[in-house]
Order: sequence, then C-alpha cells, then structure tokens
Amino acid sequence: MSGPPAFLGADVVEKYLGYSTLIPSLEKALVNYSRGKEGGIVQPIRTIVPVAKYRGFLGVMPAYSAVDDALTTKVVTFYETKTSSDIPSHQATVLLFEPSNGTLKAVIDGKVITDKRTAAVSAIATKLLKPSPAEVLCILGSGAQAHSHYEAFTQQFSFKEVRIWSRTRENAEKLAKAVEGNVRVCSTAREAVTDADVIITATMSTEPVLCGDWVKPGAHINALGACRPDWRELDDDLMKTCVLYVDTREASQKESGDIVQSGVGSMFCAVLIHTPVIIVLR
Ligand SMILES: NC(=O)C1=CN([C@@H]2O[C@H](COP(=O)(O)OP(=O)(O)OC[C@H]3O[C@@H](n4cnc5c(N)ncnc54)[C@H](O)[C@@H]3O)[C@@H](O)[C@H]2O)C=CC1
Ligand SMILES: O=C([O-])C1=[NH+]CCC1
Repeated sequence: MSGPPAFLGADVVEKYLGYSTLIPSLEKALVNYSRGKEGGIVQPIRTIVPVAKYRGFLGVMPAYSAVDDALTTKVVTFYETKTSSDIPSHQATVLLFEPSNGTLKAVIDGKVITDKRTAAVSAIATKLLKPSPAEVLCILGSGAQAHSHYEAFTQQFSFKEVRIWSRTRENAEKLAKAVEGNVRVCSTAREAVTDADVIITATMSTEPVLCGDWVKPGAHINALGACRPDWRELDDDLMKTCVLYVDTREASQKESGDIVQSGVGSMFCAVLIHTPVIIVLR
C-alpha cells in the first residue's frame, strides 16, 4: 500500500516553479495540446459550478498527458467580490495521481501555479506575437495576475517603460512599490495604453476596460481576465478589428466573454485570449 500523498505548499511551489523551466515546459504542453490526438494530451473543457449566492465559482480542470505520463486535476475557486483582504479572490489545489493505478501522489498548492502558468502562457504568446520594437509594456489591473505577469515579462523581455493602471490607484501604487524596477502608475487606462506595444488586461471586470481606438495598430494584447461568458475586458471595436489568437478554441468560445459577446474579426493588433491551460508537473 503506497504511503500518504506528498503535500507541496505555496512556498515550495514558489521556490521551485521558475519561469526558466516553466516556459519551455508550457511551450511543449501547448504544442502537444494543439496537436490534438497526436499530442497525447486529454484536457476536456473544464467544469465550472456557479455558486451564485456568493458570486463565486468552482472550477474542475482534469488533464492527462501521455507524453509526460502525468494525470492531474486542478480544482479552483474564484469569487467576484473578496470577503476579506487575507483571502485571495482565487484559490486552487492541484492533485497529481499515479497514472498506472490512480493513487494520489501529491496535493500541490494551485494558486502560485495558476498565477505563474497564466503569466508564462502570456509570455510565450508575446514572444511570438509582439511587435518589434516593443518598448512599452502596460498592465491593466493590480492583482495576483498583474503581479505575476509583471514578474514574468520583466524577466523575459526588456521594456523601456512599464505602466500600470488599476481602478483603485492605491492598489496600483502598492504593486508598483512591491516590484523591482521603475513602474509608472497611470490615472486612466487610456493614458496607460496609449502608444503601448504590449498590453496585458488582468482585471476581473465585467465591462470593457480597453477600447480599440486607444490601441496602437500592431500592439499585442494578452487578455486574460474575462473568463466568464458575461465578463468583458475588451470592447467590440477592439474585438472586431483584431487578429485573435486563443490557446483553446473550444473553451474560449464557451467561456470568454470578450468572444461570446462580441464575435471576432481580423486586422492589425494581435490579441491572445487564454482560458486555462493546466501545467503538467514532472
Ligand atoms: N485566463 C486564465 O487562464 C486566467 C484568468 N484569470 C482571471 O484573471 C483576472 C485577474 O485574476 P487575479 O489577478 O487572480 O484576481 P485579483 O482579485 O487578484 O485581481 C483582480 C484585479 O481586477 C480588478 N478589478 C476587479 N473588478 C474590476 C472592475 N469592475 N473594473 C476594473 N478592474 C477590476 C481589481 O481591482 C484587481 O486589480 C480574473 O478575472 C481571473 O478570473 C485568473 C487566472 C487564470
Ligand atoms: O485557469 C484558472 O485557474 C482560472 N481561470 C479563470 C479563473 C481561474
């Protein structure tokens, strides 16, 4: 009889899950996922259970990778309004199983994984799609995803200027103080995105926070916040004049409010809308 599962807490995940290994692993996982059956990854569209009474959601995200021989499920909860400052809006746990017999091998903190894997996927897309030169980075939002994206993007790229906007200026200033490097806190989203080459929208907004006519043609946008069909970050103008890239066609057409509520088009700037990609732990 195998022993109890290992427990890997947030501090361990934070220590050992670095972008230098995470990004190449995710690049392989994304390629394998995109190859369909040949890629050997089974990752059905996640199940989301609304907890309407509390404006929350429970997400269950199973996956099996034949190439890694890894069987896992992430369980995530996320709430539109925080009940207390010390409980994050998003909490997650990853369960890792022995694929040959189903034994639970590890219980792993999923919050740090979620923060880092989402930023890593945005960085992978940005590496491929950003304009050249790309000198100005703008982040809309100041929460956990904004922070992880800041860390990943300032490690992976060298921007001359980084700007942050948040609906609560104080939170944007807190993030700017918490990170290394110069950050300009902007008073409006429009000020932050004007002439930006790479834009990250990482808010939990249900209405657009980024308008097409603010965006420089050719800019690259990583839009990750609107992961419910009735949430939005990007306005119709932007959605109808962009080249749209998604990591998961089926999931994005079901979950992304920016896609569900607006439809898609094609023009200059590239937008990555990504829904969950589970990382396969080695
Ligand atoms: N695409 C993906 O794979 C993932 C997407 N997400 C989504 O990304 C978003 C950000 O996640 P976290 O940073 O973890 O959340 P968080 O709670 O740490 O931060 C949320 C940010 O959004 C801002 N915000 C909330 N309501 C807003 C509104 N109405 N207008 C403008 N700003 C608003 C908050 O001020 C805060 O800066 C969420 O919508 C989350 O569901 C999170 C994880 C993965
Ligand atoms: O992938 C994920 O864990 C989530 N996507 C949106 C909320 C949480």
